[in-house]
Amino acid sequence: MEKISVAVRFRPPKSSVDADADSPSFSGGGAVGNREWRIDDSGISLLHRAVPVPGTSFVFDHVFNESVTNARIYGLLVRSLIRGAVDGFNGTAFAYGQTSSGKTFTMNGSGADPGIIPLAVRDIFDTAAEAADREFLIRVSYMEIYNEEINDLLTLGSEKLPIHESLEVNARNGCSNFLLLAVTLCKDLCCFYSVVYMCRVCGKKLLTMLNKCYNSLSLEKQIDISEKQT
Ligand SMILES: Nc1ncnc2c1ncn2[C@@H]1O[C@H](COP(=O)(O)OP(=O)(O)OP(=O)(O)O)[C@@H](O)[C@H]1O
Repeated sequence: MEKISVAVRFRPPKSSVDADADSPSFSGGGAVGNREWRIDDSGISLLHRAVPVPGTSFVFDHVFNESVTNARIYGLLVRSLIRGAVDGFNGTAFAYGQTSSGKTFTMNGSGADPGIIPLAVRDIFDTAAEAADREFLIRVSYMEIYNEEINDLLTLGSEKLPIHESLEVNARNGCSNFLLLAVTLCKDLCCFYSVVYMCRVCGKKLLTMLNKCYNSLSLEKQIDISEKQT
């Protein structure tokens, strides 16, 4: 796999919002008006009355149409990152796009089609369990980038996390002083993730919710706030 891979996922139109005469549809989804996107495995191009519009053809590593499952995206793009991470290589998978474009749908998924995050969590634990000759410390943090500021969603305060950038060799770029949770069991991380999701939906701070959940879920011994990174 290339070091960086860029994929585009087409979302089915929401009839009331997107399917107006000005929104081009895509091939296979039925043309709306005179324009449509033609898509194949690695490219998209805009057609007007079936003729390509100059300057509107774009090539990507992968292009997925609306019928793709999260599991297929995971298998093609993310599984190798997880295997690499277990072997000691850094890896990142992120969804980027305008509001309502399907980032949450892709990352979280649903019960019927779990998204990238639950699939990755399971894979991390399964892969680590297979490596019987090594010990793993699995830790999670949770933060958001909002208006170009980084918020640690595990903390109760509203302190912004500082960002460090340096061109020096071996410099530690990124942010620091965020909380990490050490997790030993896959089911605990799944519980943690459910709580994260609940917090996002309810707009509650995660640590407050986790504290409430520790007793009922008996998580106190398995998940603890282990370290404040400096
Ligand atoms: N591939 C898809 N198939 C079916 N429905 C989808 C798909 N992608 C997104 N949706 C639906 O479109 C709506 C918006 O998607 P989603 O919430 O994932 O967008 P988002 O990019 O996370 O938006 P925001 O940036 O506002 O949080 C949701 O109702 C979601 O279920």
